[in-house]
Amino acid sequence: MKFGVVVFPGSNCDRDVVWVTDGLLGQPTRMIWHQDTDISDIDVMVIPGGFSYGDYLRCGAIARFSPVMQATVEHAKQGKFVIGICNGFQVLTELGLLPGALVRNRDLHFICDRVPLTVVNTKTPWTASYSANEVIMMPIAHGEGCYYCDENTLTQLEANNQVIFRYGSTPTPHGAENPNGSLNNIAGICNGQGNVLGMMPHPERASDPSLGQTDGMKLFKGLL
Ligand SMILES: N[C@@H](CCC(=O)O)C(=O)O
Repeated sequence: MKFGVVVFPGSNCDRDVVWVTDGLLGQPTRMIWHQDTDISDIDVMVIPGGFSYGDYLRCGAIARFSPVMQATVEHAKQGKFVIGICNGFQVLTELGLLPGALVRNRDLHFICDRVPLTVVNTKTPWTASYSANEVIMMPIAHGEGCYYCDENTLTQLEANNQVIFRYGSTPTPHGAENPNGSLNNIAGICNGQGNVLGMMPHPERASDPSLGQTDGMKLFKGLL
């Protein structure tokens, strides 16, 4: 499985992902500058966290126009894997590869914390290694992480089991532990086909045992 990790001006989690996919998992991994367009050798495109283009206008609003993102749309259309983590999730919603938007956190503060998540759909290639409704811990770090979409979209996401991770230690959509005000406690969703995943928590920061958290590793391992 070959991983491609996009690098925008302002990305800051790109090397963390490379450390997991290459350093810990030994998978071929290539860093891809945002102006590159040939990604034909890549199986899994990773849009990493950070502050692409300084988060100007809105997080992800400028990055979505990068040449590599147009190539990523084609990659996704072929049914290949795309994952957006944190800023990457924001870019994927701006791009329209995932529905909805990430808006300012409920309390209007940047949140840097470690939170419980429930894996609510394990029937995806991303989450096949987790057990149903498994509660895991992952770091979050964002200012615009409140997931929002219109009512129809929300109904569809729930009906199609496209909600993959929820904040809190219960699979119910309205559990009490919701750090940022996301609708239905949504922390991660996939597209209709299941090959595109976006999530605000950082699995790459919860993969190396030396960091004391490894709940994110199953997500990367599940793809292999
Ligand atoms: N820049 C984004 C996300 C940060 C990250 O990807 O770690 C925000 O503050 O919402």
